[in-house]
Amino acid sequence: ERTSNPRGLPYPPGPQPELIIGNARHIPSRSSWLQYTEWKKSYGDIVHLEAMGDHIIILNSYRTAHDLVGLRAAYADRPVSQMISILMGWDRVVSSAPHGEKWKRYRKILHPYLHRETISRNTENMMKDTHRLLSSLMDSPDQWDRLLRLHTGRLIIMYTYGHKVESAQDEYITVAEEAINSTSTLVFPGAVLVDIFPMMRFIPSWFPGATWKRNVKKWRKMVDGMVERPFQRVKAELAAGTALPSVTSAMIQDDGYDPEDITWCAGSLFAAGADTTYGSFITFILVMAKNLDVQKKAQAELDRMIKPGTLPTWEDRDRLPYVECLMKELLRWCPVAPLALPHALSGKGDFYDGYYIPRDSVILANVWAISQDRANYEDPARFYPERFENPETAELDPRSYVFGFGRRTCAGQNFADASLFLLITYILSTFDIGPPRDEDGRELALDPPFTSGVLCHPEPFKCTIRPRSEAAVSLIKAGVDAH
Ligand code: HEM
Repeated sequence: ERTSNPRGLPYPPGPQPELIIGNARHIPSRSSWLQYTEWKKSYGDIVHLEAMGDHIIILNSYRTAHDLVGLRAAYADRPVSQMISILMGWDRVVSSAPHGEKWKRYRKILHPYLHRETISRNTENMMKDTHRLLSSLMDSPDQWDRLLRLHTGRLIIMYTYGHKVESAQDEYITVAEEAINSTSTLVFPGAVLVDIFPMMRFIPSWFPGATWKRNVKKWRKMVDGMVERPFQRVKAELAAGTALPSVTSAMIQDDGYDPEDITWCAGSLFAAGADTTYGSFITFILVMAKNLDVQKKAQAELDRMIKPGTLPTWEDRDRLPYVECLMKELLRWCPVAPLALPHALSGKGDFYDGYYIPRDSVILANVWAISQDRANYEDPARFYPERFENPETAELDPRSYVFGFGRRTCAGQNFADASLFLLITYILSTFDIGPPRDEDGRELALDPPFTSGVLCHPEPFKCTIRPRSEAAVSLIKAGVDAH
């Protein structure tokens, strides 16, 4: 450390470490972003923790996150988790691949398919599927949460593999969800013992008490299945001449790519995109049910700008400025990935604001803290799209941080953006969303708990979703007839 920190600068401040275990007991296992944000008051914009020899740096402001993760290339690595990366094999998907040649190649391969222009040219299927969602919502409004989840999976799988998902039991979805669920609680520091004692990975799985290792084997198979089976199906469909256009079929036909690269690039999309997008969808329903004035204002804009009896198209985007502000506020009010994904500092170690940041530190950009920072937003707890309305006084654009920072920013941002725009405009054009009511029609309180693992969004809740009018019913039905 003396060579990498010749001036002997201190680590950034943080809670007092305990003997041997350091700060291990200070790291919350649930909703850790809330505690990290609390620490901003005592320790400031950059906080240091140490647990079992690992350094963790929390960046609690836009400035620190942008300066370090946004601008410095050494922060583009991901922490190596023995369990997740090595044993379960997740290091082969883009979001957890180490910063190296393979990751660069993957991002380059994916780029043309997730580029804004490409997404804009391919909204046709998304529009059809969103229209179809409206009719399912009308038939089973109480199932809205299940329907939104299915919708998310359907959009990504159609785009990635050209496969039409018909139900939540579709193999493309069940296999991927199993693989992801086995992992999602394990992503942040302190989650699993094997990460604290890496030697454990050499214990054979028949060793008494080593059930975790048998689980890992099973989980690894799930991860492999998640990416390999759909790839093989697209290949077979191409050979049979039945493949629908998709990212995977385009990559295969391009001929320049290695099949292994295609398999993992494609598999990365559902893994990174499904739960995050669903999280923003369910948050949308909550904020609409709770903020009827905002809902009415957005509906009024849609009624004014869109021809009666039709639904918006992607091209209408620029004509709906209030919807645009609503989208921004949705991303800000509850950022679905409140700590982005963990980054790691590669190379020698770094200096910032008079502090030393040791190499291999885990770096957490506290997106939650930025979204709730009074320096960035007046009355941050309030859902208030108007804060973005006037270009002269608009507050910090959440798109500059809710998708992460620097080279590792979300690869699917444009896809997420398009699917969210269509969801919001289609639903608000045709439905009224309101709080839940009891049998006598009295309004009930609406304060669902939020998830607390890697992602943050409301847990499913009850609400009312009703077509706005007879004309809306006809418009919804027209979708079923047309597609
Ligand atoms: C509202 C929806 C979404 C949100 C809020 C979101 C947010 C994020 C965040 C915060 C990261 C980590 C960035 C960082 O480490 O600094 C990320 C990474 C990623 N996202 Fe998204 N995402 C969303 C939807 C999607 C979709 C739909 C896709 C794919 C179609 C996708 C693909 C990816 C990929 C591949 C990465 C890994 C990037 C890398 O490590 O190089 N995301 N996303």
